[in-house]
Amino acid sequence: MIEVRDLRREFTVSTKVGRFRREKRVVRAVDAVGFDVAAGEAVGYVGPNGAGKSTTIKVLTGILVPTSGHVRVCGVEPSRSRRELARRIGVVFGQRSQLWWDLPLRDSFELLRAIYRVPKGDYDGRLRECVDLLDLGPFLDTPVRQLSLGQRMRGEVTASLLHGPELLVLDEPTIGLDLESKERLREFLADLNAQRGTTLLLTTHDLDDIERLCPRLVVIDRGTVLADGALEELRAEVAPERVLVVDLEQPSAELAGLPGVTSSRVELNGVRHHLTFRRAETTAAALISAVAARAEVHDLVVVEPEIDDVVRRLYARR
Ligand SMILES: Nc1ncnc2c1ncn2[C@@H]1O[C@H](COP(=O)(O)OP(=O)(O)OP(=O)(O)O)[C@@H](O)[C@H]1O
Repeated sequence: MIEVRDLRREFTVSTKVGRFRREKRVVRAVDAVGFDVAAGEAVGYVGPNGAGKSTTIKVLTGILVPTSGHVRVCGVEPSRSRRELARRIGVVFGQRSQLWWDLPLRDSFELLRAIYRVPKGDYDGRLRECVDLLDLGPFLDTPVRQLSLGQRMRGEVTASLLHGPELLVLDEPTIGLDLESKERLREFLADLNAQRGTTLLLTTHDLDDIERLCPRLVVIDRGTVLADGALEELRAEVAPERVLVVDLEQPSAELAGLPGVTSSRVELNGVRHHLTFRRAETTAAALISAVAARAEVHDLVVVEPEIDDVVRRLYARR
């Protein structure tokens, strides 16, 4: 669905030097980026501010021409075939609107139907589904400028799906939304991917979006790919430790000498024990058995490193 090889995109910026002179400087926003996305995948494209995420998305959607490299989306070269691509992909920019500000939401959808020449039956079906799942009914006749951010984003996502795209590219889709709106949108996108098989590529600073939606993560920093893989694999690679938290029936001193445990901490007067262990050296099941052989266990939970921590460690590794 997406093929990117050795992608570079540079910008020439002019900066003031002294009082009268300006100097031209080349900024390489994206440098030798490569990744593939297969049909049906849901991939998170993450990185710190200025990493090159939006530039990549703009190249993939044909808005920017690459300086060099090979890019194919749905089999076409985006910057040369913008129109064809527009009919096959949907794009949502969290900070930019594709809706007509002064028109009711419904009229914006009708205009998009005309632009993309979507057959009436297909359009009606898709719109009905989005209205139901995203609960758009109460504000379909409200001018876009009067919508809340959460309502508008639901409208933006609907607008991007009316022509039935194979791929949906989202740049910061949940930015600025409250928790409930974020969750509603994530659920909708997860269903779209699972039920419809629509491929998703999204950039986000909210790693909960990734946890909820994207089994795979491409991490970019300073224009280059730092890591690409399943979230679980990256977790195991950069965060090799997990924590078993056990509550004992009776308080106990520190449980020393448990195999695979690298450090431990005791809380609640000896009732709660936090046991940090390396996944390469022991399993949670073996450790639980070892604890149970020493004391009566009341409750337990295994804590994985947070995704934020995984991504932070990937940046730090650089
Ligand atoms: N039109 C432009 N002209 C000059 N420099 C640009 C332009 N667009 C992006 N850049 C520069 O390219 C780099 C990458 O920017 P980009 O917007 O792709 O990053 P990003 O990962 O999307 O960041 P953020 O998370 O802050 O949106 C930055 O150094 C940015 O200043």
